[in-house]
Amino acid sequence: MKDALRLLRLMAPHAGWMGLAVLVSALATLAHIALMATSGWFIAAMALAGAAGASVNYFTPSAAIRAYAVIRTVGRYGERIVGHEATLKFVAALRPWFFARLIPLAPAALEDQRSGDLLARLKGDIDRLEFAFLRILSPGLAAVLVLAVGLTVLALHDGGMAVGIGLAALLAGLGLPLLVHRLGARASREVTAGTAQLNALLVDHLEGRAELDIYDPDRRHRAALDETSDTLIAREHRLAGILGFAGAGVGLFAQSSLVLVLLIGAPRVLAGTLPGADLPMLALLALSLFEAVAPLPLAFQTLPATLASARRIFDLIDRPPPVKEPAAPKPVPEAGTLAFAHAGLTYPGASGPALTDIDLALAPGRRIGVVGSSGSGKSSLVALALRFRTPAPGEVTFAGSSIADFSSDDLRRRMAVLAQHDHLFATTIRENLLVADPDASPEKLEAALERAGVLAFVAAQPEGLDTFLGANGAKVSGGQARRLGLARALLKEAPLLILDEPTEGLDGETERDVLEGVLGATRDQALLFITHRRAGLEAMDEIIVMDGGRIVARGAPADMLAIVGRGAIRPGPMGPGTIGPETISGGIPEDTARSAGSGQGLEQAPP
Ligand SMILES: Nc1ncnc2c1ncn2[C@@H]1O[C@H](COP(=O)(O)OP(=O)(O)OP(=O)(O)O)[C@@H](O)[C@H]1O
Repeated sequence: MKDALRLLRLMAPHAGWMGLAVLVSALATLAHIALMATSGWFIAAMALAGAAGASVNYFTPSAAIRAYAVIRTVGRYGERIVGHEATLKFVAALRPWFFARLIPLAPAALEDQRSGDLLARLKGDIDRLEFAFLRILSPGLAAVLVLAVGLTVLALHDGGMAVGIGLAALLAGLGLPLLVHRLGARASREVTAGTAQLNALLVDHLEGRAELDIYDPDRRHRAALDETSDTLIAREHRLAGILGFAGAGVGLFAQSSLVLVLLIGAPRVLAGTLPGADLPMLALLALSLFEAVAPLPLAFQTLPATLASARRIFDLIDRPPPVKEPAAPKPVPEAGTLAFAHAGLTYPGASGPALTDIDLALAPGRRIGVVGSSGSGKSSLVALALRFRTPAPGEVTFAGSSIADFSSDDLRRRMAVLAQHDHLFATTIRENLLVADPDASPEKLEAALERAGVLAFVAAQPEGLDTFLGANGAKVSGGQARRLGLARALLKEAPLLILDEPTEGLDGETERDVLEGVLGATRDQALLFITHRRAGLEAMDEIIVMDGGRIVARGAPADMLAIVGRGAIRPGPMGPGTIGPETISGGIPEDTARSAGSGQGLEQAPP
């Protein structure tokens, strides 16, 4: 009920158009009923007059019949035009309304969504809401109007007839739909859930094709997909069966009403209390009244699925945004120090904090290298810097102001980022680069590619910058994709550059070339350089070692790398083999951590 009211409130701004659509629809149906009734009366009156040899004015009724026919035709056309106009106006507001609420949730509050399920909400659920007016509200309200007028006309001729037909209409227009609702509500809701599940499975199936080919030769995933599809078809089959039964029920009530009118009216005609020509008129009026209630079983059947869709949409957008945008955002200074002050972060549902007591100052032009074992909190630092998450406790500031005082979009204008899972769009290399700088000239694009060490590869492609990358960069190697992402980050020329493992997947020689290009080109930018590897660290102003979400050591590269060289950084989960001249995968011993915590730096670390 709460969801239905909320849905109605969403429709409220379009009440004018919707009201007009209902009126036009009711008018078209009433014109149809009047046409049938008048035709019945006219034919009978002519026959009776002919039999009696009396003369009758046939001009007025035949003109009325023509008028009703024209009104019915124009009305049906108008009903569609106005009904769709009302729906389109609702849709035009509904989609932006949904997106405006979805965007602040991305990415942090949507992480638990399967991409196919999100797609189902964006498409299927919103589509169902769009038709809530045309399929449910409009037929319901129009039926009430038509029945009110039709039953009044019947009552003027015969009260008992009106009561009998009213009861039949109530059973057909409310009883049957309620029965349909009761029998099919579960299946209807399951269709909504099943469609979403099928979408999610299908997207997973397509995205994970290669893995399934390798690990699932027995096609278990495919079998689950087929089973979900079969269940969905079975539910839809059941709903179609129930609807067919309801349609037949409405027909039965309509025909019974005709018989009822004849049973009540015929004795009155014989008794001379009802004109003979009125009987077929009333019979056809009663029969055609049921045209107004015929769409109601479908409306009631669609209702649970529509409300389930509304619930899914509301559930999603009612999630608290992971960050709150300020009501009056401050302008973001062109440059400044990005500072973490005692910043902590605990992910929702996590057993402990991912970051604790982080103090860090990235001044303009300064370069900080961040190393640490897997899961030590390096990428979580980036999430805080980008304001995808809010620190608690502590704060992150830029140029002296809390970043919570800035609009997130404005803040991110000052940052270029190569994320750990950088996304390449399913389009050309050029379009992927232009995301960072839509006005970049081809020369500028080439310069960025050159610095990222991938220009030779792009130039060797027959279509150069217009080479299509496929979904998630499927048509290039992992290392090439990484460097294309890096080129995009370099293109932005923001004062703050964050690189999360930029050389992941590159061989040693390529890594050195790429880092040389990148570090040479970013001399004026503040750089936060997250890495598992030694390469490039010697060019940093400071190196920070993280472990268990804390900064456990920090110092100049010479000191830090010497400690790494002495083996003071202990092995990570991959074992001793991961320590070497190229990789850093571990934290540091507790006593080293203590010395870092005491602010005395690495000099205190044991040999
Ligand atoms: N979205 C999330 N929700 C819940 N927990 C998360 C989320 N992202 C990261 N974590 C957890 O927070 C901790 C720090 O993760 P983070 O990704 O920051 O580590 P990392 O140092 O970047 O690791 P890696 O080197 O493997 O990329 C880990 O324990 C991780 O499981």
